[in-house]
Amino acid sequence: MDNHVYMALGSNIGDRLQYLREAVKKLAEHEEILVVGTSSIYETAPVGYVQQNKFLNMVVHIRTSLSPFALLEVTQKIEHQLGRKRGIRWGPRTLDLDILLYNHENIETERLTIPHPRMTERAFVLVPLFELNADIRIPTMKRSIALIIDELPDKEGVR
Ligand SMILES: Nc1nc2nc(S)n(CCO)c2c(=O)[nH]1
Repeated sequence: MDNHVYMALGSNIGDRLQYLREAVKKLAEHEEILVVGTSSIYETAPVGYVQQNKFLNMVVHIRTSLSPFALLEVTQKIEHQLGRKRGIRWGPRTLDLDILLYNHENIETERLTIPHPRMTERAFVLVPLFELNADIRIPTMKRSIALIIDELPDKEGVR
């Protein structure tokens, strides 16, 4: 259980709060995952494909003995169980479960890129992450999270 992982959760369809709660519960129920921290839940303006409902977003800090790819399998299974239909790529979804950081590793493959490639452009990810760990360093970034957030266009949309 000595791998530290930060994950972003988001939902903008149906009972968004229930989807987030169930996703965290399923992570906590996995015998190789320990949920050690959860951020507040933020209502956020949609970024990317803007013709859709507002999201609820949060970040979860877990410790796990799973490898990055084994963890990816678990997250995809939870997304599927909670009804994720892979419709339009940037479209609405019952639940999104993204791996943001896995220790301080850089992983670049077809199936999995860590740190999450778009996390540094997303206040809906960085604001909850900052709440959980203000000092965390993003391997690909030199500046602190606080400085990165300050320059983000969507920072006003995260409450
Ligand atoms: N505010 C907000 N906008 C988003 N656009 C996409 S795509 N997503 C899904 C995350 O990849 C989100 C999201 O979770 N929150």
